[in-house]
Amino acid sequence: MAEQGKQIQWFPGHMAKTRRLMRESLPLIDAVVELRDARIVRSSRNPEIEGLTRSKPRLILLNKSDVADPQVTARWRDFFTGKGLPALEADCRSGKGLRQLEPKLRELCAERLERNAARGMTGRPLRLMIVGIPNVGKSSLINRLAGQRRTKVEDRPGVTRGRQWVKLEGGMELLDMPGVLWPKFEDQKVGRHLAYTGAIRDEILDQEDLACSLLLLLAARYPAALSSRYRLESAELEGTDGYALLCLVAKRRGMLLPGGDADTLRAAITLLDEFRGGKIGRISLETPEEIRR
Ligand SMILES: Nc1nc2c(ncn2[C@@H]2O[C@H](COP(=O)(O)OP(=O)(O)OP(=O)(O)O)[C@@H](O)[C@H]2O)c(=O)[nH]1
Repeated sequence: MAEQGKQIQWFPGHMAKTRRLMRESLPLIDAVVELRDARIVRSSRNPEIEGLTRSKPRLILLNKSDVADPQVTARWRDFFTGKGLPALEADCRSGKGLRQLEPKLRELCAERLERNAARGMTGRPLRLMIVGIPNVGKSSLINRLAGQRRTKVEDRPGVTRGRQWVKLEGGMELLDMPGVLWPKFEDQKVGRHLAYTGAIRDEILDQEDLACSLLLLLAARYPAALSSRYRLESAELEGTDGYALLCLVAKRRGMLLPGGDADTLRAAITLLDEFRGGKIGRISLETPEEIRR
């Protein structure tokens, strides 16, 4: 039933403008930091970023790693490293993992920094652009790195009016521009994965459909975590459809309608909320091995 749910569509209003801004800004920066959601590394990707930023070194920041499966995140890190792309796990809300960012970026830009030093440009800050799909944690990262001292540095001459630099920790500067690029819905699965994590506004989708398909996914991938959170027997997870699971969740939580039927809408909202908050466990919905297949 969830498989036949509503089509997920997106009407990106400012994509062309963002693309143009990014192209124009690239000559001004040393490196690109691309954020991905560690739980859905594939679906939180905008495939255009690679092409748009090809001329600059790029680092992948696997954000929200506090709510992702640590083993899977480590495999993603190795996957990117194997492709010559440095990757770091981080939790931009608490700041965990971010201490390694500056040294990693300096390593990545070593050649460029040496060239600058040879031209007498020593001590110049490392200039960055941060990009990622909506809700992936860009503002959280910037706020973490800029801390209380978040200040606009200056409007550099020759730079399009309105474009600003923000001073970050450790001699880094960030080009403050809307680096939001929408994800690409290669298929309905990508859309659903974005929806489970809250990257798509809830009004667009049927919450019960979404919860049913998430329950099936969790029953297949993280049965122990699911059973323990909603007091489900392991036998109850087998061969059950998503709606039956949702009814069980509602009943175990005492979410009943006046006539005694399961309040599946309430259960759906609760399930999605608890998944997004990491309350069911540290869960990743995509693995690098699936991409290789
Ligand atoms: N659990 C967890 N939540 C995070 C993390 N980073 C950000 N968030 C949460 O994710 C949500 C979106 O974070 P933002 O920093 O606003 O994301 P953004 O990419 O700037 O979003 P847009 O403004 O839509 O482009 C917020 O509720 C954050 O608190 C993280 O590392 N872990």
